Amino acid sequence: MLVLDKLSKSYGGRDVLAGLSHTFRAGEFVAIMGESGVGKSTLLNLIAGLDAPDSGQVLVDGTPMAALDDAAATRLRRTRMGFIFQAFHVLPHLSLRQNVALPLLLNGAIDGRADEMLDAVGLGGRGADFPRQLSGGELQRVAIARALVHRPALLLADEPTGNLDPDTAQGILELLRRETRQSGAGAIMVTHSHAAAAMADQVLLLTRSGLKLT
Ligand SMILES: Nc1ncnc2c1ncn2[C@@H]1O[C@H](COP(=O)(O)OP(=O)(O)OP(=O)(O)O)[C@@H](O)[C@H]1O
Repeated sequence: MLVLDKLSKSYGGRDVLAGLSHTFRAGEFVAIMGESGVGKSTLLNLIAGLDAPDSGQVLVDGTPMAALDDAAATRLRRTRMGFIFQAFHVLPHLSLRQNVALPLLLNGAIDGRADEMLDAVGLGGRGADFPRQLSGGELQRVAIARALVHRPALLLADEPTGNLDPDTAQGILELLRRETRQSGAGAIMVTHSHAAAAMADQVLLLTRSGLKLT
């Protein structure tokens, strides 16, 4: 379970989030929508612990993220979370297979599922290629394979289908659903796409006054 408790964040004196509270139940697939600039990516970054709130706290299974030291926070992210960022953060000097296998290797697991996940995102047989040989949509799919490969308990996805054509996007959304259902994982997906939001258990709208059910 993930609890957001009165989260506030401002940049340069301008409030982006002001006292936002919400509880996400374990295993729930939630879509967050809202107008550009309202703070959706900021919220995901706070949940991921990649940025700190000015006030308020994020609790993961009852533990305040702020109470963890850097090593413990990194361990929590590495073992329990999967990330799909808007900028894909695919490492240029690693092959696609090595990129996808990274969460497994960092967790001391064998990298057996990397090829299976490349296959699942439509990049089977391209494991030895390097990121520079890929299109934007293909890079996004590598990032998706990497986010799922270690079966995280919580998937955080920022516009995971933003660079994909509608058919490929649909296939990827089905993969996200299938993988999270199989492992009982929760997901928080920021999206402008109504097709993407339609497959979530719950769609929330982020506005200046907080998160609301649609
Ligand atoms: N590091 C930063 N420094 C200064 N301002 C920032 C920073 N990060 C975000 N902002 C500002 O905070 C506001 C919210 O940004 P955020 O990226 O969270 O919006 P968003 O809802 O995800 O938008 P979009 O749908 O366009 O991706 C924006 O006005 C943005 O300019």
